Amino acid sequence: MRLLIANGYLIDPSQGVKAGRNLLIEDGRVAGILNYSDDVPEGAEVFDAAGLIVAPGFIDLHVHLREPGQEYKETIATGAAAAVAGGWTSVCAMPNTDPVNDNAAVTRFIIEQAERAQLANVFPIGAITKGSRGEELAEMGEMREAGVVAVSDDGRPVPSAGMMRRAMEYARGFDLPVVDHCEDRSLAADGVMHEGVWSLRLGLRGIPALAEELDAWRDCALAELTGARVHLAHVSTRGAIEAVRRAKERGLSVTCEVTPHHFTLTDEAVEGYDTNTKMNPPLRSRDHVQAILDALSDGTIDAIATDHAPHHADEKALEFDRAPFGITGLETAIGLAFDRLVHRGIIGLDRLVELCSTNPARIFKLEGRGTLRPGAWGDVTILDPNLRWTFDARRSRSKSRNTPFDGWTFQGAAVATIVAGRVLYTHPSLEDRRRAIA
Ligand SMILES: NC(=O)N[C@@H](CC(=O)O)C(=O)O
Repeated sequence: MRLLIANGYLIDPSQGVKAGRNLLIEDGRVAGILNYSDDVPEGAEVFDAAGLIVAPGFIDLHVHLREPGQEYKETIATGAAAAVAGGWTSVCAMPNTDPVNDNAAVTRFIIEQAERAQLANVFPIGAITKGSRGEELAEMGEMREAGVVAVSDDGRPVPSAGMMRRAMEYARGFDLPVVDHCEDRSLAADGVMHEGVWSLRLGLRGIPALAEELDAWRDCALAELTGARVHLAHVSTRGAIEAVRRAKERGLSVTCEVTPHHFTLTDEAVEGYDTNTKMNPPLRSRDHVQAILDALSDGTIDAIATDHAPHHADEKALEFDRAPFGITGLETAIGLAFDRLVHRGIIGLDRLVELCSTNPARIFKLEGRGTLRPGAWGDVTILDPNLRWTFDARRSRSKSRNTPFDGWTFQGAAVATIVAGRVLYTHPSLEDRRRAIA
């Protein structure tokens, strides 16, 4: 099986490639980077990428696929379909399923379901503590053997510093990164949105920025104490970013991700009490969003991750106070990244690829991903920076529709998604770009 992605502009920060080149994939792996003038290899199918950017496959470090246990919200297959439709060749699945992925049997089940779906690669993340209850460490070694790439109690913080210290020491022994959902629950209490002027005006209980920042500082200090690899999930505040910036200056193994909704929206979006603006961490005030944009541009933020969190329409149709936290994000992330970051001059195209592919692969040590080096997996995301398109949530591949971005128009999109040399998604604008060569 041979696929030649021809006439595109290759951007691969892992090897400093930024040039018009052809990419050859053979039997699922990158076979080489060729010049436009080189002969088309015999028997290759040609994908014409003229005018498009060809990048190593995008990797989302943070999704909730809900299977096992909440298949009415999403399954591994529907989540992986939404992933490829959004330009993601790989997704990393958080363990807050039912049962929680805190043992090898659940890990293996997730991997088997993903293999059956034959869509995006799914890398499971195991729980830090049993049942993510924060009381007793989970069997990280067994889960690692079964295929987890990181550990996290995401959805919940690890409440005590002592437990987090032991978790980091334990995870370090297995070379697993610890991904923390930073939220001091004694401060967040039963808040439902960011604490500030808007929570006051809307009469909703607030979650102070400090709830995230305290845990972020704690985790950075513990990273120094334990030498563990620490990754902060969905950072949303100026203080959390400052903690990461300081940790990096000190040479610690600390990384962080940001979600598209946190770099796009402010807490003002909650004004209409739309429960699709309710997520954890909450949408923050303008000053925090500015800190995120600065950190995206100066390199403090390592990755863009969606925190795709599907919920059923009936659950989101409750009062703001009672609706669950979370929004879907796989199919709108790249549109938002182009529109809000690239076209506004906050990041360049190579930085976009770094944030969505090179760095995620490095942070979770995903072998043969995030690069187009010969021998790497033939996972490719093709981008059209200028395509204008409108997101219609009714046509989403996800089982859920809980997004604040329904009906939004974007400039820029992921227009084709290729996993191990198989073209799994092409935008309708590209349908005539593929031809077989005898
Ligand atoms: N991010 C969210 O708003 N929701 C997540 C869990 C969580 O992190 O609260 C979910 O699983 O629904």
